[in-house]
Amino acid sequence: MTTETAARETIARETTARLMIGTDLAAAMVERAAARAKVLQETTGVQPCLATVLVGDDPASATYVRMKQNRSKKAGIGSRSIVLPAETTTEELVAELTKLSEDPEVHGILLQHPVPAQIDERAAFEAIAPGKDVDGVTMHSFAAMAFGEPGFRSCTPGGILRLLEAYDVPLAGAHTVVIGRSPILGKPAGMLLLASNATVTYTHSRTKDLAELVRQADIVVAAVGKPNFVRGSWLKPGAVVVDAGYNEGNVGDVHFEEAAQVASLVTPVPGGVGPMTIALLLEQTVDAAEAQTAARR
Ligand SMILES: Nc1nc2c(c(=O)[nH]1)N[C@@H](CN(C=O)c1ccc(C(=O)N[C@@H](CCC(=O)O)C(=O)O)cc1)CN2
Repeated sequence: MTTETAARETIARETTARLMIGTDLAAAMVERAAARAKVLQETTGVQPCLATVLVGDDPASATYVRMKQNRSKKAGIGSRSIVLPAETTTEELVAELTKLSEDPEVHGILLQHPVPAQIDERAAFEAIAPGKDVDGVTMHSFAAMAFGEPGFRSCTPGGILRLLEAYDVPLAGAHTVVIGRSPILGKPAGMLLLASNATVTYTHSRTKDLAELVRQADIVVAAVGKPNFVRGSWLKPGAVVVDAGYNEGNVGDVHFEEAAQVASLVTPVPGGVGPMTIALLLEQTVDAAEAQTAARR
């Protein structure tokens, strides 16, 4: 056994991470959003409305959309459900999103990711009116995130930032390694962290020596879509670990048991980042409804 391995094993036995739990924080966010939705309805007669667009029949995506609709309903937010066949073209999807963008009764639009391979997802996202982009997927929202300006946040990355703030994790100067560069997770997560003055290293499928880079991180954000991908041996002792994975069977991207032995703080799956994603979606739907109602008066 090398000295480094022995040292790691000692650390592993002696260190137990605290959990960064999203459930309660998310419940409080939803409660506040529900109270604001009620006030809007009582004072103006307008009920916030979220349109969800699901293309194809992926069971996991259908489950996430259902969760979003159910939680909207509980928060007093109306929902409009659009389900399109798997063979939908980019043009057909863009036409549907344009129609929703022009519908005054719809305040927020969510296009569930991923869409089938024949669709140009970027073109579809860009068909969402910036003022209704409550899922933070358009280039307009990306610019706001990159510059740290007010605007809609991509829901999982925005939820991650809220979680880090709630647990008093210092971001300025922290070396953050983001694993993954998807348009809904890794890419915007890095942008938000950079806007909070973290030092950000993006890593992805072509990155060399990934474990070595992760070992240098004060904060690790795993958003790669591979169950148990990040191992405890990759982590610097005391690192903060955010698991944004949502793999089949509620398994994260981080090997939780190993990470919990090395990290100082770690998000569980389930109960970590996931609930924050939906809470921020509802909060931003109410933001959008309030802004659109005020603009029409
Ligand atoms: N347009 C978007 N598409 C997708 C997004 C997104 O933010 N915008 N995120 C992911 C998955 N996702 C929402 O769509 C999502 C995944 C998991 C959860 C969640 O709360 N999970 C729970 C466990 C599940 C359960 O309670 O049964 C948890 O982690 O505690 C929320 C949202 C894909 N696409």
